[in-house]
Amino acid sequence: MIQLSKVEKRFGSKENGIAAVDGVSFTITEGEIFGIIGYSGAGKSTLIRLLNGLDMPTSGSIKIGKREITAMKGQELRKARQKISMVFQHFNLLWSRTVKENIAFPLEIADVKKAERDRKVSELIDLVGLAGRENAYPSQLSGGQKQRVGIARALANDPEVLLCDEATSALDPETTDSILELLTSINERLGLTIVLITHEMHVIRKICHRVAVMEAGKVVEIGQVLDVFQSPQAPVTKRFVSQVTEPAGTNEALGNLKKDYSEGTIIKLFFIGERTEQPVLANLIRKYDVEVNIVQGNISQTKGGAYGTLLLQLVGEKAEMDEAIAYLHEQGVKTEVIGNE
Ligand SMILES: Nc1ncnc2c1ncn2[C@@H]1O[C@H](COP(=O)(O)OP(=O)(O)OP(=O)(O)O)[C@@H](O)[C@H]1O
Repeated sequence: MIQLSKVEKRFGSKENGIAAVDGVSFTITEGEIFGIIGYSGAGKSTLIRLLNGLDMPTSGSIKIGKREITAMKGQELRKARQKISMVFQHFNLLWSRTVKENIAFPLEIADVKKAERDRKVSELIDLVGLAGRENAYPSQLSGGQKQRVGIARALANDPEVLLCDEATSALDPETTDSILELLTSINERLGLTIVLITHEMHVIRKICHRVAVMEAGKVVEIGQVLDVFQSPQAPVTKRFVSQVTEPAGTNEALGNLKKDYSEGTIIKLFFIGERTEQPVLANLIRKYDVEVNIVQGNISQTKGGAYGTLLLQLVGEKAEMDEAIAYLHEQGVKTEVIGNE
């Protein structure tokens, strides 16, 4: 659906300039929700501007469907861009227009007749859950409602791709979840390909099928969200994953735990998919002469399934504990010894 090949975008001169996007190649499949995550300055905004044809790469190519947008200009590019829609962090609504006039705006630009415009606008208002607010002005709406207008407007021209640029970063956590649910339902109902950029791993965990992690202009890791959560490879990915898998202050808490649980060994278990439901722990306690204390645990849901971590303190003979840990491995549970070996 979307194919990026060796995309590079440089700013400034060849000697002193910077490659904001540095040799990026990957493919996004039709109907997928694809996340691009990176810290500030990683190159996400530059990449999204290249994806919607607002900017052209220094080298490399981007194909959306059959069209190579990086080979287009003028009228042809403007037409192609109507099928690539964008949702913004700060909504970018027209303040002097009502909800329905904002949604109708791209249809007016595309010269759609009034009757068809009205039909389309009321369909979109229903889709995004804004019935009853048609005649309100943006200043009379909550942040979540403003973003619903932004999403409806982005869908007006039946896009092939919806690009979301930090679409929930200005919203509180509850509103963020409701907007993420709306994006998921749009993806499922319309089969629309959604590409979103974010610096929040929570957003990736909740709605993306796959994720690309960017750092210094490069894609350093790419994969199914559940796989990336289960075994992040790059240091930057590990930092992002720990944002959601480890409660705040975990490192500090671990230091204290090692003191509080000075006996035995502290191990961390990683559960994934169906294994989060198997009675692995009960079997461990039954089979081995090891005392097991649960120190901390959590389970989270991704689109591809559940994953979780559990901190245990094991107390017993070393040989028996080694066998217990080997048993966990046999059950497909990854473990990491984190203290008091
Ligand atoms: N027009 C420009 N001229 C010069 N340098 C630029 C330009 N746009 C971006 N850059 C540089 O390219 C790098 C990537 O910036 P970009 O805005 O794409 O990152 P980002 O991941 O979107 O970060 P943020 O979330 O803070 O916007 C940064 O070092 C930035 O300073």
